[in-house]
Amino acid sequence: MKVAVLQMEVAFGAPEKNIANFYRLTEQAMAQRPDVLLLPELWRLGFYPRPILDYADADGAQTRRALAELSARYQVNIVGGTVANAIGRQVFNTCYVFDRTGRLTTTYHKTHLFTPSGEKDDFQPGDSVVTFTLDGVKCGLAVCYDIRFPELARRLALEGVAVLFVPAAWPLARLIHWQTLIRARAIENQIFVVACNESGTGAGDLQLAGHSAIIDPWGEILAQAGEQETILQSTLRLAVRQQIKENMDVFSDRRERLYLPKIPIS
Ligand SMILES: O=C(O)CCC(=O)C(=O)O
Repeated sequence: MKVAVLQMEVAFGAPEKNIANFYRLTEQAMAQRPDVLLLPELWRLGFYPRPILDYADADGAQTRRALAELSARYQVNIVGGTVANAIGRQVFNTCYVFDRTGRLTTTYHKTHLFTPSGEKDDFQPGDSVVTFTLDGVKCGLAVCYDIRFPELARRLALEGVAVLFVPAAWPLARLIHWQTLIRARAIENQIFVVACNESGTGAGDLQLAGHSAIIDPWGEILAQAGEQETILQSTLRLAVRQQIKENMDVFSDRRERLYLPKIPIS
C-alpha cells in the first residue's frame, strides 16, 4: 500500500484557499500514484476560528464535495483529515473516508476533544470507534489528541487494524509528545501509523509542529517531514507485521483478564 501524506500549511479561517491548496497538493502527490492520501485535522479552516458555528461546514457538504471529486478523478482512496462539521447547531470534528470510486465509506467524529484549548466547549465528541478497509486492508482512525489514549489504538489493533491513520493539528510546543506517542502506538500495537500534521500557524499564533510521519510496526520511521508544507510518500510493506509477530507475539502474551473490560465497537 502506497500512502501519501499531505502536510498542509493551512490558511487560517480561509476555506476556499485551503480547498484550492488541497486540489494542488493532490495533483502533485498523484504523480507517484499512491493508493491512499491522508490530510490533516481541520484543514479547511485551521485549528480553529471562533465562533466555530460561523465557520463550520454545514453537514460537511463543501468538504465532502471536494473529497468525492478528487477521489473519483484520481481513483485514489482519501482519508480526508477532519472538518468542523455543523449538524444543526452542534459541531463535530469529523473525518470522512472516500474510496477510489468517490464513495463515502466511513465517518468518524473525534472522540477525545482537547480540553486545554476549549475544544470541548465548541465541539461535540463522537461516541463510536470505527474501522474500515482500503483495498482490502483493515484500517483505523485516531484524530490528534485521540493518540494520547492508548486504549483507543489498542482497541483498534485488537479489531485487526493493520494501519492507523492520524490526522492532527499538533502544536510545535509539544513536538516531542507527538513524535513519541505516534511511534509508541505503532510499536506497542505492531501496526503502521500514518500521521499527518498541519504546518504553519493556527489561532492566536499557535505554531503547528508539522513533522508528519509514516512509521512501521517495528517503530522504524519510513518517512518524516520537517516543519514546512510538504508531501510525504512511502510504501507500507504489510507482510512485515507477520514477521514481527513470529518473533514477538505481544498479543498472545497479553493478560486480558487483568485489564479493563471491552466495550462494543460500532
Ligand atoms: O494533545 C496535544 O498536545 C495536542 C492535541 C490537539 O491539539 C488536538 O487534539 O487538537
